[in-house]
Amino acid sequence: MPKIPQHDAHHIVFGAGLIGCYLGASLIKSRQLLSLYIKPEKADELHAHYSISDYLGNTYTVSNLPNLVDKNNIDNLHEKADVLWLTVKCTSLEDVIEEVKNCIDEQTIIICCQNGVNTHKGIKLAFPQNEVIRAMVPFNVVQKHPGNFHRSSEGNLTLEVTSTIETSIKWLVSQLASDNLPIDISYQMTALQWAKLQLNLSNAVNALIDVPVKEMLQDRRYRLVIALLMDELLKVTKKQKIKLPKITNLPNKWLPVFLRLPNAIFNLLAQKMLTIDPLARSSMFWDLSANKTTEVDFINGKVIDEAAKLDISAPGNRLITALIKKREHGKTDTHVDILKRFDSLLKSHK
Ligand SMILES: NC(=O)C1=CN([C@@H]2O[C@H](COP(=O)(O)OP(=O)(O)OC[C@H]3O[C@@H](n4cnc5c(N)ncnc54)[C@H](OP(=O)(O)O)[C@@H]3O)[C@@H](O)[C@H]2O)C=CC1
Ligand SMILES: CC(C)(CO)C(=O)C(=O)O
Repeated sequence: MPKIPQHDAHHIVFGAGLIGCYLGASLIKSRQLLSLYIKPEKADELHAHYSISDYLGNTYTVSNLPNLVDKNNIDNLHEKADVLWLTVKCTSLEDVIEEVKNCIDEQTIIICCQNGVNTHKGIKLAFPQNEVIRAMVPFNVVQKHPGNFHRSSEGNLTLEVTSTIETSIKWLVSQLASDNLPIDISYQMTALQWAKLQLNLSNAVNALIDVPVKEMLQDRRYRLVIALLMDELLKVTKKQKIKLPKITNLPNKWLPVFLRLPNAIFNLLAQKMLTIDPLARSSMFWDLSANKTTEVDFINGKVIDEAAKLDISAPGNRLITALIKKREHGKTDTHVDILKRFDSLLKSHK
């Protein structure tokens, strides 16, 4: 049974993007021994500046950089990880398996931090000797300026607990939880991932319309589309008899109702219920704007796949996925075109 050493546990955060860098600095702040596995080109940015901040006003600047490791200097890694936090996108999971092998031994606990449902399965298969668990990241991270990683919305990082490593995970939480990184545990991770997936269905809308999340939510034209995407997911989870844990101030099944409220009422209530700062953008937005392949197949695509198995129609998630794929292939719809597509989707569902 893997056991995290109670002194000087060595953490490796694999993937120095938004979540990896935020998590990495939080671990350093909690006095953990850290190596950050990066792409070689990332080192200069972190050498110049590395800090985190959040919507509550907490800030922390990393004064001593962690051990930076990449595929060309793997010899810098003197010790394997006790805990490896995998913070690459779902789209990179398969590709990183060989490099992850250099960072772990059989005792390493691997924590998969991806969005989506059961997206950790490939890693579990690749590392059958290891304890592979999931983390649900509820909050949004944006980069305010090079080297600064900003948590722009609320929520507790949630770690999966399994019977074999319950004690280790609880100990880990006691060591790591801080103002910057509030942490919970969950015994029902698949249901929790479905609940998070419901929120992530809006990522693609956010990426397509190219405005901050807060601005998107203040506009009913977008909320109606997001509500429709959520309805499709809720039909799937209802038929699968999955009880969704509540991860916002409202039970999941009420979220589409809430989103459909007129702007004046929604904005008034949202002010009280939703802490999100104006900078937040969905993680899919950054990929689309950098011409990268997005996680849409793991998010809206998951609803399409599961709906098809259950004979449920999912035209909303199909349309959004198709629009994202079109953009991935370099074909840009104008904002007006996108709004027209949204309108006709909504009209066909009146
Ligand atoms: N950002 C957010 O606010 C949230 C994100 N999430 C989820 O967390 C996960 C991570 O997202 P996020 O942090 O935004 O993603 P990013 O793209 O910002 O970070 C992933 C990082 O991993 C790097 N990477 C990929 N392959 C390798 C490799 N072989 N070696 C070293 N580094 C590598 C990428 O480099 P490169 O870009 O050069 O390929 C990138 O810097 C996703 O599943 C996302 O859905 C969940 C909640 C919120
Ligand atoms: C925090 C949230 C829901 C988005 O805004 C997210 O998970 C993401 O950006 O991927």
